[in-house]
Amino acid sequence: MKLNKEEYDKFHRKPLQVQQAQELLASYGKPGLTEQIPLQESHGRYLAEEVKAPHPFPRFRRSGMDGYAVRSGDTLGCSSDQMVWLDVIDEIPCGSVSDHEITAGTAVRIMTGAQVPEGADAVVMLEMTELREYEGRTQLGLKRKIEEGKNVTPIGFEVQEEEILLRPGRRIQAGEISVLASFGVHQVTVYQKPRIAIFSTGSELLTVDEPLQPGKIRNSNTYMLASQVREAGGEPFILEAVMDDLLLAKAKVEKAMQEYDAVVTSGGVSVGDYDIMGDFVRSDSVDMLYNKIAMRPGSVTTAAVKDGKLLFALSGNPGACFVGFELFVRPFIQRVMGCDKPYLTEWTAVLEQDYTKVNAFTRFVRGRVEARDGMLYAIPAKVDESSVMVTIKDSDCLIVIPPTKSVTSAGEKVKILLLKGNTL
Ligand SMILES: Nc1nc2c(c(=O)[nH]1)N[C@H]1C(S)=C(S)[C@@H](COP(=O)(O)OP(=O)(O)OC[C@H]3O[C@@H](n4cnc5c(N)ncnc54)[C@H](O)[C@@H]3O)O[C@H]1N2
Ligand code: MOO
Ligand SMILES: [Mg+2]
Repeated sequence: MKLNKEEYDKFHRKPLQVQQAQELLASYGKPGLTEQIPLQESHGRYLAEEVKAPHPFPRFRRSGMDGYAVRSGDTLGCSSDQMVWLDVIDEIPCGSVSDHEITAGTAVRIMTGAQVPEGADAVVMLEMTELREYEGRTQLGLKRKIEEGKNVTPIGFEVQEEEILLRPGRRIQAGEISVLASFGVHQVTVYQKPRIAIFSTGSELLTVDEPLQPGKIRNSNTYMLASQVREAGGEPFILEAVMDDLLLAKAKVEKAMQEYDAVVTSGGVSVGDYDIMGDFVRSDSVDMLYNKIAMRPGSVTTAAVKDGKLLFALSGNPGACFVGFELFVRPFIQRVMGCDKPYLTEWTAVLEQDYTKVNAFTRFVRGRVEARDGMLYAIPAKVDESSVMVTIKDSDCLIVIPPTKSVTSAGEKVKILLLKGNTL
């Protein structure tokens, strides 16, 4: 049977390597618009501004102990036989400053975190002191010499004035929040979250709250994708699933591509009679970037562009849909959010058991990573077919099995891509 042009295009797809496809997509995902948000809402966002220290930190000489601020010179030569007695002339709780300058023979009671007064150059711990009342004055007794600088944190010990603390593209987590709070940055300039439209295609799909019907399944990809969008940092918008009807899908996808920063669909990208997303990307509505990737699952993963906006048409098979998102959509979202390392973190691990499937394409096998005796082990999921949904939840990495004609043996080193909590 001779194929007409349309059939030929549908069946003869030119596969791109994963990296080629990622490079192709990279030119579309650039850090987007910025916005100012309150510090307490900035966790997980990416900084769009450089943050410099407006003052040194600490800003004043800080006591590291509850005790007495003294002049170390006054303690020279003191011992248990020959105690030194200093007049206690003031008390400084944390948050207060003393008007008194410490002169020879005097000391000030001070608390942890308080500003060490002028003249003092050391703080002696409370436990190392004695007190007495002497001729109407309170006196501090010391038995041991105190070194200059003891228990005093100098100005700028952590940070010098004008030092660059955080650069654009830095992910804001607890440590960064602490820095921003310390320097009074209560409004943070970050990149806006990309708004990602999600819809599934398939006349077999029911919503999660619908009872099952013959031949139908519940739409799980939409919700899984929304969760992946959120985990990647984007804002998901779940649109109603589309029946396998090209005109309907065309209208919905075109509208969504105008309204959102990117559109992610699942299903209908293979060669079946009702695989309408495959037909859509080959139409004049969009420019197809690719419709085959040399990978499994997800070989039919497709992408197209219109007016600079991306359409990610992922496979309907849940395993392939999940992997397609992690390899292609996630980096896009991360890049738009200002992240300069948008791809999944790659580690090397030892394959725990034989992986027997062979393939001409690279496999991204879901699995678990375990650390034992200083080694990382990659454990493939028991079932990892593209159509299998249930083992996605048990996986924290994708094990990369390059094209091979033979078994990949236990003990071999393999690359793994980290999934959950992938924030390194
Ligand atoms: N003759 C060929 N058949 C197939 C090929 C091929 O090359 N030649 N490729 C296979 C591969 S590989 C995959 S992957 C699938 C891709 O299928 P589609 O992307 O076209 O997706 P659908 O046909 O719409 O659905 C596939 C499967 O996934 C289920 N599905 C779809 N949407 C959802 C959803 N939102 N939630 C849960 N499950 C969903 C759907 O019911 C099907 O079971 O094609 C192979 N076939
Ligand atoms: O290439 Mo399909 O996406 O494996 O299962
Ligand atoms: Mg199909």
